[in-house]
Amino acid sequence: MATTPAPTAPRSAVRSLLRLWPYVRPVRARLGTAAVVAVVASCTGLVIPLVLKWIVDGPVADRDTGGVWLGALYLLLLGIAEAALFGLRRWLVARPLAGVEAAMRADLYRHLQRLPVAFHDRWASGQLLSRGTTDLMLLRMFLAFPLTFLLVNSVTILVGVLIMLAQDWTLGLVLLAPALPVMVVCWLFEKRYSQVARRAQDQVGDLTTLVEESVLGIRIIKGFGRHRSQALAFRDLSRTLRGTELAKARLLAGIFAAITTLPELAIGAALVLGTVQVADGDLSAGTLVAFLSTALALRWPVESIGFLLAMSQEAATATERYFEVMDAAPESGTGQPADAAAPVPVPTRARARSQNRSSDHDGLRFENVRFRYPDAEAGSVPVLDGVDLHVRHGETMALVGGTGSGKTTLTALVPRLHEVTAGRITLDGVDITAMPRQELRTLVAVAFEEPTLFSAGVGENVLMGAADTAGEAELRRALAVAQADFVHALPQGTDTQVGEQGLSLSGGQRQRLALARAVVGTPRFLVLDDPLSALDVHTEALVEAALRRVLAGTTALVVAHRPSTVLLADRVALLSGGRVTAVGTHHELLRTNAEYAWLMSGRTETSERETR
Ligand SMILES: Nc1ncnc2c1ncn2[C@@H]1O[C@H](COP(=O)(O)OP(=O)(O)OP(=O)(O)O)[C@@H](O)[C@H]1O
Repeated sequence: MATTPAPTAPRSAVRSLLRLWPYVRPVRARLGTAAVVAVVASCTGLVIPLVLKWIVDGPVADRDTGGVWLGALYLLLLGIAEAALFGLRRWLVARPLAGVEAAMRADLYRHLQRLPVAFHDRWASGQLLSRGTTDLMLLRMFLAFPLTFLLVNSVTILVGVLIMLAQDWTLGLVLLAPALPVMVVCWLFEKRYSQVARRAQDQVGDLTTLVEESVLGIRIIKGFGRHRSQALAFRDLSRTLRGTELAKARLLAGIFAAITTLPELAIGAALVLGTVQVADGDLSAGTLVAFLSTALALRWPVESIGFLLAMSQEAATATERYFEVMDAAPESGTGQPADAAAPVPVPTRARARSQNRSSDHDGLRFENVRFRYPDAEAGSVPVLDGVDLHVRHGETMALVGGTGSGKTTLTALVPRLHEVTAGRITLDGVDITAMPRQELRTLVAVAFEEPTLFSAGVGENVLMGAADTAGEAELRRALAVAQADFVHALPQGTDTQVGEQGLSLSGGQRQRLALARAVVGTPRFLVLDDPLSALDVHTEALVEAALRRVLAGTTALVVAHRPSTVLLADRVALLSGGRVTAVGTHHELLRTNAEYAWLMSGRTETSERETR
């Protein structure tokens, strides 16, 4: 079952964030310019106290009204310049950062498509979804604000402190006194916040998974009256998330209190000391005003450090989570190790036929195939162990076996949805691991027991199984073969949109469309996992008749549960105990193999009962 994978070993926030560089590189000029603009804007704000000092010590002391008005005009212009520069910064970063987010999302999606099925078996879909949505949004916000403002605020604080020290170094030192304790608090905060942020983001993923499952499984939930238990599960998860968010808020409140209180105390102390100095005539009133205005102007840059660090930490966690997926190895072109021989070209249909008419290498062969699921417990028995099977060129082989005997697993190995653990599979004599995956998947078409359709038109869904050049003619033929002519009666015919996962269609309709998709590309090899399971007996008979024509022209492996499906095949293979224990015609096996006879008799009785 898909779960939440364990997070990778923690690394420093800076090291995690540095991994964003390839995405930030193309927009570095804009981001750099925006940062410079923000620094200039922020430092413009620091000039205001100096103008105040000039007004107090100059025009105010001299009772020069014209000078006061001039000073006010300077202040107004400085204020406008500061606001305009901050506006320019925002304009500079908005578009490029939306581009960075889009590029990262596109890369994530592309990578997800290329990751092996084993990866998707392991990962919960909500965890992947939350990485592509919430985490990327956190990253964009980090690049827009904390990245710039941690720099801007540091420069502003430095310049402000220098200005204050230049005004009066004793008062300046009083204001600097809280710097060390504030730094220690920030360090402690970062360490704790990183753990809580990771927990919260993983819990968002779990919650997303639950919501997604509930939406997709709404029929089951309603059908079994499970909405109460689902709601309880949701409430528990969202309570846990709420607890984690509250823990985050407590940490934020702590750092905010420390970052606000300590500098305020220092400003208070400086105010008292400064007033005494002014009273003693050691300091001009204008200098004290400038000093305190500068200190007050630095309040925001200092106070905002708390949430800027929090946002940076969340972004570091989001980066880690993003790269946990991006670092997973995708399916390679051939699946061979890097030093393996170059991909072998796939024999053409005609060549395969002429070369292999009487060859032992023709068709589909499983040679001593062993398979264990990658996430199976170490030491557990492999699902398949020593499977030898030869489906001759043009032959249809039915695969029969008890529940859980590994039939679906075996069929998934042919298009390399999973890789064999040992042994090999060949198509017309060519090892499938030596073929480019893309080519392999054009040679082999599959239809699974659970037919998955996409939110697209009926025609588009079917034509997914064919080359891009396929059109109306191929579509009609495939629909006819799969007895899926019902689509012509749909409101917009083959353009009719099927709902998410095709849930607006009946099970049998979906299965027929999946079958049409499997045959539309006239594949050389067909792998069908019990393709008729959801059809009523009458439709099944019609589909069977059509399938018989398709199967005559291909080499096919068909998982069969019912005798009626078995009868479509030339021969039958019995899968038992992880290997093929018998191969023969249906009637031969019925006579000679007790297990097969038992499997078929049970099903005959069941199907007869069902028919009655
Ligand atoms: N992704 C997976 N990870 C681990 N084990 C798996 C996975 N998928 C299937 N299995 C296990 O592999 C075994 C074979 O499953 P498989 O689905 O191939 O059987 P089957 O013969 O097709 O069964 P059925 O007739 O019920 O469809 C089962 O024991 C199953 O639990």
